[in-house]
Amino acid sequence: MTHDNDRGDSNTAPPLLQVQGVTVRFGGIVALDGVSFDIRRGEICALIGPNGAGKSTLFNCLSRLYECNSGSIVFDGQPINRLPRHRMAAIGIGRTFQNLALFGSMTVRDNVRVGCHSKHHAGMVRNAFRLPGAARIEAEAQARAEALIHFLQLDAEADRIVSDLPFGTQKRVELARALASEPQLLLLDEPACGLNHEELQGLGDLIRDIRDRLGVTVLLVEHHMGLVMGISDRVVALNFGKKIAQGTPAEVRSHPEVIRAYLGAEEEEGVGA
Ligand SMILES: Nc1ncnc2c1ncn2[C@@H]1O[C@H](COP(=O)(O)OP(=O)(O)OP(=O)(O)O)[C@@H](O)[C@H]1O
Repeated sequence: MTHDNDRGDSNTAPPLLQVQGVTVRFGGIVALDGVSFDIRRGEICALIGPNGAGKSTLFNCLSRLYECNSGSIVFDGQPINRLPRHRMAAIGIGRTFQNLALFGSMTVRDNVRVGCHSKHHAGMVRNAFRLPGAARIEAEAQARAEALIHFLQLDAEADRIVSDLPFGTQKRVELARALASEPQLLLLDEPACGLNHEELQGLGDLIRDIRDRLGVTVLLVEHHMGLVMGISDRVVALNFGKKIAQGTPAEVRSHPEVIRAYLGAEEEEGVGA
């Protein structure tokens, strides 16, 4: 399961993700207005901004749920603007959803196994027709699922039905499922949302482990500023669809436009919470 950690050459390697001048309109609303930024391999990058800033819209463009009106998104050297949505796992982009996207009536293990097959679509076809190689692919998928169940500390829950589990545990199942397709880039949509204090403590370490031990680059949308400032290498701030700042957590936290955006929006968390 261990991936090569490529953080060492992050200064010379081309960015893993290049978002270039992305604009998205919904009727008269400009949800994203010429947004550009890069994500380097091996970094944890956070996308922040007050409600309505455009964070989810950008995430949805990255996972091809929304179309960009203009601009381009290049992943690992390949433009993805025209790729079909179902190809995202295969090219190496995985994601979680704010409201979870699990098969609630299935076990933890089966949910993770489904994730293992989302990358190797051909494996499913091979299995269905019992073509050569099916047994090997299935064995690899099972081994990967077990390793991820262990990594996410879900061993005790592996045979339980997902909908019977607490929300925080379901969030770990969703992470395991997203990692099962062996993404290079993992998009985390508000991973802290709905977690209790104890679960929140572990989440930062877990995201760092995903980057450090699995070599997965992470982009997260998150309102919890304690988490964002604690784990991110870089932060990109949006407001009203425009990028207003990017830099280290310390740079972004003290950026006048960021302070203004959050004070203006009267965010409860504030920028330094
Ligand atoms: N499918 C849609 N149809 C119409 N308008 C949309 C749609 N999706 C987003 N918008 C609008 O685009 C703007 C940006 O919304 P978006 O959800 O991307 O913001 P956000 O930063 O994710 O906010 P939040 O933190 O509240 O989730 C908002 O004005 C929103 O109402």
